[in-house]
Amino acid sequence: MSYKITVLPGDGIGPEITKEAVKLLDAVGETYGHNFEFQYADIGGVAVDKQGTPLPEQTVQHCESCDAILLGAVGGPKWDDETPDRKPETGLLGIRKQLNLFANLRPAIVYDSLLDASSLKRDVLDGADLLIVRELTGGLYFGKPRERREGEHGLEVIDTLHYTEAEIERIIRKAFDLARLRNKQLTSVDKANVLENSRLWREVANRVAADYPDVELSHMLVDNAAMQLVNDPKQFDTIVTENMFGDILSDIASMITGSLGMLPSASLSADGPGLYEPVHGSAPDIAGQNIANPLATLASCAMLLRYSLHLKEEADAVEEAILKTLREGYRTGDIAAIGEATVSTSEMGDIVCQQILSASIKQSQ
Ligand SMILES: NC(=O)C1=CN([C@@H]2O[C@H](COP(=O)(O)OP(=O)(O)OC[C@H]3O[C@@H](n4cnc5c(N)ncnc54)[C@H](O)[C@@H]3O)[C@@H](O)[C@H]2O)C=CC1
Ligand SMILES: CC(C)CC(=O)C(=O)O
Ligand SMILES: [Mg+2]
Repeated sequence: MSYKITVLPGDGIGPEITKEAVKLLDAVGETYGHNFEFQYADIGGVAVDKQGTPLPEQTVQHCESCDAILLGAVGGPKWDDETPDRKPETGLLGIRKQLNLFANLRPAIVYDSLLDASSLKRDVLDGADLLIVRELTGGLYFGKPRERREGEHGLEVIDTLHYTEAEIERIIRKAFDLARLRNKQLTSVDKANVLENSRLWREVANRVAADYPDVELSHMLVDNAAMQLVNDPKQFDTIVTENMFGDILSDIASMITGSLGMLPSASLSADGPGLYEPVHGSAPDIAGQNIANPLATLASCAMLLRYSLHLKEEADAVEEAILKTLREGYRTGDIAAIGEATVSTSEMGDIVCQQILSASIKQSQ
């Protein structure tokens, strides 16, 4: 089969990690007889520099006319002083909104061979495997009004936390569907002791729960959830939460895996192409050094194969290749124990590709 993938490398380490992801998809194509056609487009700071906007129209067109989108990361200090409409992050928020990518799936899995990469205790981590389902196109990041204005006592600023009942219901339903495929435990995270938004969120979750009698629903306040994620991550199966809480909680959850460089994501709409990207940002502090961990992006490719292309065997093979690479002891700096040898971004990419290619040679023998 032939598939069209739009690649948005973006800024910072974005180009380095997407390069490894393209290499991996090519290896998958070679092994399983698929043709991946890659079309590259600009987003974020690089698009601001070249085209004067973080989300050029042509980029949107490429994204709308493909089977799946692979994104690196956007942003960096170079664009700190840009106006809001020229901020790199505005491009990312824009493509999420334009493609209606309301469901952001962020799995955090503790690999047995990385138990010592986290500063948390082994018995707390061993076996932890959770999925954060984050609402991605509503809430504080999109609400209007958003403004800075002169008030009676000097400058004042407004960001708006806005959700409709329909937006809440569709993400809650998506999370119940996903929990049903896992261990059938859904924790809805909110701040219902303070926010009216969260009170509606909780009401909707309780109402929708009646349609999923096989899934156990519980509620947790977000401040407690942040603490519980590092204190006892194994209590969680599937978590559903609103946009900003999900953003923050997923970075916290990355610490159980050992590094932010390990967390992949899928952003899905009801029908169109999905967007796949690591949870981390553009890591300007390590950009251009070939030391970033590409595994979050490679694991995002597995999600791309699974959710957008429906290539289950290929997705499983990528996940297996990552697992095997880690079990064989290969580490980028962020997941290496003190004194342990490390590999570069491109070496890690090569090794994972080689696992895919050699597995297929074994199969055909
Ligand atoms: N999806 C996206 O494009 C996102 C973009 N950003 C943007 O990225 C820029 C930098 O933001 P930060 O707050 O520094 O967050 P960040 O996620 O880029 O980096 C946080 C820390 O994690 C490390 N790190 C991140 N990814 C890594 C990897 N693959 N391998 C090894 N280490 C890794 C970085 O070196 C840094 O020390 C900002 O402009 C921010 O707005 C932030 C988050 C998401
Ligand atoms: C850079 C932001 C737009 C978003 C973010 O931090 C994220 O999606 O994880
Ligand atoms: Mg984030």
